[in-house]
Amino acid sequence: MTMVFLNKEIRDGDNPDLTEERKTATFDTNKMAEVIYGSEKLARRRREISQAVSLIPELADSKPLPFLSRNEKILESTRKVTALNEHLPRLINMNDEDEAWHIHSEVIGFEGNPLALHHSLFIPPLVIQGSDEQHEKWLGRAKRREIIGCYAQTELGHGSNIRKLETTATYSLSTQEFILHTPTINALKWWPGALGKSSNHAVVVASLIIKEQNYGPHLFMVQIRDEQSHEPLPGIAVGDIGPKMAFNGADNGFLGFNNFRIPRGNLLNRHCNVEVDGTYVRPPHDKMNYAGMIRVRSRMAAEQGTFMAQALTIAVRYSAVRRQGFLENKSQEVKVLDYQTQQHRLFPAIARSYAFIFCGFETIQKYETLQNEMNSGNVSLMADLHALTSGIKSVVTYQTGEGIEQARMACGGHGYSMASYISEIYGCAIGGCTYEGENMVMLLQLARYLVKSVELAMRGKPGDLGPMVAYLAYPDIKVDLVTGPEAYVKMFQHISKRQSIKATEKFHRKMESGVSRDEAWNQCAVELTRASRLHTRLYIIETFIRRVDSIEDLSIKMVLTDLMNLHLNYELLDVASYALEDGFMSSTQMGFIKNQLYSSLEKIRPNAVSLVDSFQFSDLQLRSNLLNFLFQVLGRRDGHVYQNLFEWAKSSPLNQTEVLPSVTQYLKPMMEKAKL
Ligand SMILES: CCCCC/C=C\C/C=C\C/C=C\C/C=C\C/C=C\C=C\C(=O)SCCNC(=O)CCNC(=O)[C@H](O)C(C)(C)COP(=O)(O)OP(=O)(O)OC[C@H]1O[C@@H](n2cnc3c(N)ncnc32)[C@H](O)[C@@H]1OP(=O)(O)O
Ligand SMILES: Cc1cc2nc3c(=O)[nH]c(=O)nc-3n(C[C@H](O)[C@H](O)[C@H](O)COP(=O)(O)OP(=O)(O)OC[C@H]3O[C@@H](n4cnc5c(N)ncnc54)[C@H](O)[C@@H]3O)c2cc1C
Repeated sequence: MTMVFLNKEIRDGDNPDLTEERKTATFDTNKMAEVIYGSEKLARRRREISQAVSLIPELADSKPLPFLSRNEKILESTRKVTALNEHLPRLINMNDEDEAWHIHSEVIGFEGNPLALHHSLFIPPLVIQGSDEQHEKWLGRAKRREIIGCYAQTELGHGSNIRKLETTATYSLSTQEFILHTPTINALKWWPGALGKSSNHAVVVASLIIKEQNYGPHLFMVQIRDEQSHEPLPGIAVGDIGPKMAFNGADNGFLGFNNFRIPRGNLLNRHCNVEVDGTYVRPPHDKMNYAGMIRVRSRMAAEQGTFMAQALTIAVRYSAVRRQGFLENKSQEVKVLDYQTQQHRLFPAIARSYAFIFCGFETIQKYETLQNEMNSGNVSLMADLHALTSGIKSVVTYQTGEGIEQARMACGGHGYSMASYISEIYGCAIGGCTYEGENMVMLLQLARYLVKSVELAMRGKPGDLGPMVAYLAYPDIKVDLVTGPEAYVKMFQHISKRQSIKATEKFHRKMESGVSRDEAWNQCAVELTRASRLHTRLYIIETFIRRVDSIEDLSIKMVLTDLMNLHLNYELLDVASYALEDGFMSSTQMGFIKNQLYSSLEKIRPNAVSLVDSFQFSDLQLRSNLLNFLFQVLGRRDGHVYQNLFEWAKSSPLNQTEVLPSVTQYLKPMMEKAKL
């Protein structure tokens, strides 16, 4: 058998157009994978895991998922995840979260499964907010999956404004219990993944009430279903919220409490507590209970980067085998990848995928530092990371949505078919603009931080600015873009600084004119969100440059430099109006950026397929694998799309019979009637 991922490995029977692309690559995709995933070992482990999974038939989809009903999807995703759990100890290092994430996304795909939130949103808050005693009680059981959990925060009436959550947890002095209650229909928990039908436990976020005083949102461990019968416990109403835009292999749910009692020890109390006599022990930081959300947001850049990379792998491979129209040679139609418009559609998004993944690994490390500091009582890093991850989460999810949609359009009609798998990736990824904090709301969180930083700079205290915002106090010195990436950074810094200052000054002027602070904020909100986006895009650019600078292998460094230059020019062009406005950028510079961008597209072209091959997604992960399994087919590594598209169509349930009831019951009588 041939190893699936070896660069330039040419397999008999692969589509010759793709083979030709792989031959032109100037670098080794295995080496690039080491850069993407952080080390030789991590990249190799991913290949080994993919290889091992491909040899276990029960881990493959038993049918093409788009042809399944919702119940069948949930059954199928649950079958796969439980089968996977049996194999896991043999396939991955059980303590390695990245390996777990990789294998789950490979086997389960984007449809979700009833355990996805158990690992990503139930166990982490228990780890972060639970005491050692609470870990002793629940963590082992959760890790062994004796119990299944979810994270129940959002309500029907409130998601963004956590302080107004209406579910109450009232401390009863007489029984030393918390009484959970859902006072109105709006207070029903609504959305939590895996809550609807699968979980028997939940980390519930409720407003803590002691002696009629509201202490705000706190986290409670709550058993919601009987461990034997799986029936909801008395006092609990729980169910599924219905089909969604995507992620339909998971059961997002609702949950209501009718004076449901839990012991005092179920308040997750590593950082805060309620004593027996009702004394409240404050956490070291007001927003300590939000720490779990910072964690998830810190992982979103890398996660979304890989989502976009999957759509691009499908679109770029397909664009290399799809031939349509002519350029100079009229005897053979060209690969659509040769069109400049196609390259402009796809290559900047490839660059963003790399940028997001590089940036994502940095933010994950930053979160780990924060977590270690928090464990030793230091919460000083929280505000910075909250601001940073709020911006990153918003920018990457939005741009990932854009990139995936471009990938879909780049596949023409076949991109619109669910055989492309792109709509499923899109549906899941675009949810990221909403979950873990609605994007506008999170951009405004970062804006608070930027406004404060500008105010510090204005008050002549630039020394108090953290490294992330130090540029807000830099003087404006014109730059010559020809000198390279540093000049691009300086140009971007100017743009971002100017927008932050403009938005802050507008905000101040509004208040000085007598408008209240909140109203003034709202009247400046669009400008403020613009400042946040620019600041975040600058940060992403800087992480890209840092990563490329750190690479030693020359062939890899060269192609990544091309990709980085494409990114720099694309990003700067996109925001150029801000710098043209005040004359910081000249129209000559603007022309230079455009020319650089077009020349970057040409440079990337011979490496395009290998740049996406380097992500090393298996055909299973792209739902594009073996003919006899009839999966989605467009991104196959071997490039044989047409015969597989035909197989896919033949497997449609509609084609299992020649004449459908819709014809016999309605169309036929209609036509007969028309003849009379
Ligand atoms: C391993 C197995 C894996 C399996 C994988 C299998 C397959 C994978 C394939 C696909 C899966 C892909 C995706 C998954 C799909 C679905 C997603 C699933 C889950 C989603 C979960 C959720 O959405 S959970 C709910 C999330 N909810 C939110 O994020 C709510 C957003 N709102 C808030 O966070 C807050 O309300 C707020 C921050 C907006 C405002 O809070 P508030 O208390 O009102 O604060 P103020 O605005 O008044 O600000 C006061 C000051 O506090 C500072 N601050 C706020 N937050 C923080 C913080 N976290 N840390 C530090 N400081 C904070 C704020 O800055 C203010 O400071 P200043 O006063 O100084 O300005
Ligand atoms: C796929 C998916 C999975 C989810 N999983 C979970 C889960 O596991 N657990 C869980 O608890 N929750 C979950 N959620 C819920 C999710 O976290 C919330 O939907 C999200 O935080 C947004 O809150 P909202 O629905 O209240 O939106 P809203 O806040 O009502 O947003 C509506 C509009 O109002 C605007 N808006 C709101 N507030 C402001 C403001 N202050 N300033 C300006 N504009 C504002 C928004 O920008 C948006 O345009 C999930 C959601 C989805 C889509």
